Formats: sequence, C-alpha cells, structure tokens
Amino acid sequence: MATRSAGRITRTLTPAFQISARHKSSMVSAEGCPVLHGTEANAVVKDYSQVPGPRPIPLLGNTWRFIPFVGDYRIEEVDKVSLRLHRQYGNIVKISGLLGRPDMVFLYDADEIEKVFRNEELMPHRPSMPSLNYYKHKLRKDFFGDDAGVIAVHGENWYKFRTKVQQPMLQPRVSRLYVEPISNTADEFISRVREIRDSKLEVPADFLNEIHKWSLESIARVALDVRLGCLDGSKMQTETQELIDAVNTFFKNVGVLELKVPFWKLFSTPTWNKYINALDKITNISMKHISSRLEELTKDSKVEVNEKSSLVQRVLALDPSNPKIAAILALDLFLVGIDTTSAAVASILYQLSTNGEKQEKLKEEIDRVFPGSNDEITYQKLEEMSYLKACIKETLRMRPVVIGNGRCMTQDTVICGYNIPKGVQVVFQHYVISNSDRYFSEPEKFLPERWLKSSKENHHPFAALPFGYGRRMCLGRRFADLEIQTIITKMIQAFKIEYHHEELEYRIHPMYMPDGPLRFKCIDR
Ligand code: HEM
Repeated sequence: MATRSAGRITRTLTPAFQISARHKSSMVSAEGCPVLHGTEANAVVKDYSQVPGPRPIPLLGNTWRFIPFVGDYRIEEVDKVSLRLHRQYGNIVKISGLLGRPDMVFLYDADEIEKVFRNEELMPHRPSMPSLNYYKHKLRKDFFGDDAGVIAVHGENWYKFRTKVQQPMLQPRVSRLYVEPISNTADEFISRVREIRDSKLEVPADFLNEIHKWSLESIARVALDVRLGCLDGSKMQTETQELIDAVNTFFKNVGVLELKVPFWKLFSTPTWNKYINALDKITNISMKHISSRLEELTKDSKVEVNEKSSLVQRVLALDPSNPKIAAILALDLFLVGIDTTSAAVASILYQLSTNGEKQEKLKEEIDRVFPGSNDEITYQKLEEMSYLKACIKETLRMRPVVIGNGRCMTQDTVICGYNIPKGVQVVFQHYVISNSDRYFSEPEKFLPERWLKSSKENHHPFAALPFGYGRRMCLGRRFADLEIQTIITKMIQAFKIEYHHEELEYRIHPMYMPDGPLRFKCIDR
C-alpha cells in the first residue's frame, strides 16, 4: 500500500515516472499544474495530501456534497460541478473522503492524461460501477462465473475475455461487413420518422425513445443477426420497450449508487431495488434472444463463418466449445451499446438542426458522394465523407456522451507533480478540457471545419477522446461509428432538419445529451 507521508516516494512508481528527490523546487504554472524544471526525473514530487480540492468534513467526508438539498453537487449536472472545480482549484482536483469508495482525482491537463495513458499497463482498471461489479460477481455469480464480460470486470478475467473478443469487435475489415444491415435499419428509421411526424412535420416529444429503438434494432442485427421489429409499430413487442426502459433505469441509477451515501452496501434501498430489477430485466430479455440464436448456431457440430455472420457467430467460431463467451459479450453490447449511440445521434441532430449552414454543407457532401437517389451506402463512400466525420467529431468534442473517463491507479504515479497513490481513481475531465480555449480556439462554436485536413488548427490528441484510449478503449467504437455515420447520412439526405423550440440544456440524462423534447421538424428534401 502506498504511503501518503509528505515528500515520500514509494518504490512502486512506474519507471517512466520515477523521480529522484534531488531538486527541491517546482513552480506552479498559470493553469495550476506544477511546471517541472528539466526532466521529471529531476523534480520534486509533492505529497498526495497537498493536491488541492474541496475539504472533506468529519464523518460525511465530501459525500455530503452529493446529498440533495444539502450539498450542491448534482449528479445530472456533474459537467457544471467539474467546470467549477477546475476554475476553483486548477488542473488537478482531489475529491477525498467519499463514503464507501476510493478518492477521486479530477484531471484537466491533456499532457498529463497522455502520460497516464501511454504508461498504461497490460490490464488497465477503469473505475466504474461498483454496483454492477457486485451484481456480476456476487449477486448473479451463478450466471456470470469467471467469464463476466468486460464491463465492470478487471484484472485477469477482463484481460482473458477482451483478448477473446477484441479481434472481431475492432477490426475494420469485420465492421465493414455490417454496412448492409446497418443501412437497412437506418432506412426503416427514416420510414418511421415519416410515419410519426405531425401535421407541422415535427416528430413527437419522445423522439429519443425512437432513436433508442433504432439503436437497439441495429445492435440486434449486428450482434445476433436478429430482427426485433423495433421500428415497426405493429411488430414491436412490449418486452422490447421494457428492455430499452431497463437500460435507461440502469444508467440513471448507476451514478446515484456510486456517488451518494452507499446505503445499498448495507441494505436494499429503493434505488438499489430499481437498479437490480433493471439489470435482471436486461439480462433476462437479452438472454432470451441470445440463447435462442446460440441454440440455432450450435445445432451443427461446426460453426461456419461467412460475410453475413453475426458477431456472436464470429466469436463462437473462435471457440465453439464455449458459447458463454459469445452470450456474455452480446449481453455487454446490449447493456452499453444502446444509450451511448442514441445520445450521440440525438446530440448530432440537435447541433445540425441549430446550425443550418453546417447542415447544408453536409448535404452538399452527401450529394457529391451519392449523386444518384438510389445510391447504396458503402464503406468506401463513408470513408470519403470527411465533413460528416468532422460534424460527428465536433459534436462529441463539445458534448462528449461520456463526459469523463478514468483509470484507477494500479501503482503510485506522479501526476501534475503530485504523488497519486495506488487505488485512487483518476478521472480525465474530457468535457471541460475539450471545451477549453487552451486546447481549441473558439471552443463554444460548432466548427466541424477545425477537424478537416485543410484546417490550420492543431489539436492535442488527448484533449478530446470520446471513445477512450488504449487497451480498454470502447469495444463497440467501429460499430458506433458506422451506425452514426449511416443514420446521419440518411437523415440529412431525406430531410432538412430544423428545431423551433426553446434551447435545450445538456444534462447527464443518463448520458450527456440535450435534455428535453427533441421536437425536430423533418422537412422532406
Ligand atoms: C457514440 C457511442 C459511444 C461512445 C461515445 C462510447 C464511449 C465509450 C467510452 C468512453 C468507453 C471507455 C473507454 C476507456 O476506458 O478508455 C467505452 C467502453 C466500452 N464501450 Fe463504448 N461508446 C459508444 C458506443 C458503444 C457501442 C455501440 C458499444 C457496443 C456495441 C460499446 C461497447 C463498449 C464496451 C463493451 C466498452 C468496455 C470496454 C472494456 O472495458 O474493455 N460502446 N465506450
């Protein structure tokens, strides 16, 4: 265990961060991070106790700040809390004394984030979801066992699982095989939009739920090669809506269970019960589809793979004796692949509808790449669409769906000149960083052009990382990219999208997205 005594540097520092205590002085930069003279190997490291941050109080530590009506850290407004902390304390902020969980250190410096990522170990630990960890490893251990997937799994079990599924999930040559089902699902979504518009051509207030349906349908097609009928009003089953609702309930309550007083560790609170019911529902409904698909696939002794095979089929083919790996992977994809992609699509449509000039520029690109009205979407054509990709990147820069990612320190590490002990959770504050003029000029403006090759702006590669980085990077990233590029292309090809209501605030809802009715006006082109 790391010692926290002043000035002491333990033996467990990573080689790249090892410091000799020969030099005595360091200076604090304008941005708040200590500037280390010469190489870090010659700098003094400050003790963990000196990291600035809000003071914990006796008994309740800093947890009281998350208690409604008492503290002023609202979970759905963590973006604002983070910005406030940065302004008040600088580039590194410690939130200590959190009941039932390790300290958090918020980091606002892209160079330091880069260093942490580049020194990543074989099995990086993403600090997230102790409640899900409990569900997978204690409550439903009978079901998950040692192959519990990648979400809320760490160490050897995560490593073994990720190694088995990484290749089909992340190879571009695999993801490009799914353009056709993804494109067909997007066509169904466009028909659905036409169907649900009112006389003013506006989609209903619960349009986000329609986007969730599209997202779920897309994942089911890719992961299982199954049609759930989410976008067909007459075929959509109650159970499918229940799955969407359960995923929402899961994400809504995760933060509450993590950051408020963790009574759930002592007894079943109403939030805990809601959360567990949601997880059971997600597991049971998803497993019904997954099991029936796997049963079909394992009927024959050999599992064949061809261009049209689903992801579970590909994973199964790698080890037909262990269908559980494919099943649990699919379950993780259902768990985290619906709301994330939906939030991104909602946010991109919102930005395009409120930046008409940029939308028209995108339409021009679409018309150039798809001159014929029946031109099919292909991987090559999507590759050509640099302005489309720039619009997506720019939205995720301004409004990253996941506002902060992080790593739990697996050994003592020097960050911003402080010794951060093993076990502390370092949270990279991407939302604040990527909206800071330290890293992006005119950060408050939606300027997709800044991402084009012709742009003169140089970006720090670690300032905006919407899908994370390194060995634990988003496993669904290729599919998310493909789904988002396809649906946005089809939407802008079909409609001029406008928004005529009050400006929407962004909130953690439960992903970071515009909070409020997404009443887009979709005018046929
Ligand atoms: C715009 C959409 C999405 C965003 C912004 C997003 C973002 C992220 C981020 C930030 C992480 C953490 C990465 C890290 O720790 O470095 C992550 C992990 C993950 N994502 Fe995504 N994601 C998206 C869509 C998806 C989709 C569609 C799927 C599944 C089909 C998916 C599956 C996963 C999985 C399984 C992990 C855990 C990887 C691991 O721990 O090994 N994501 N995602």
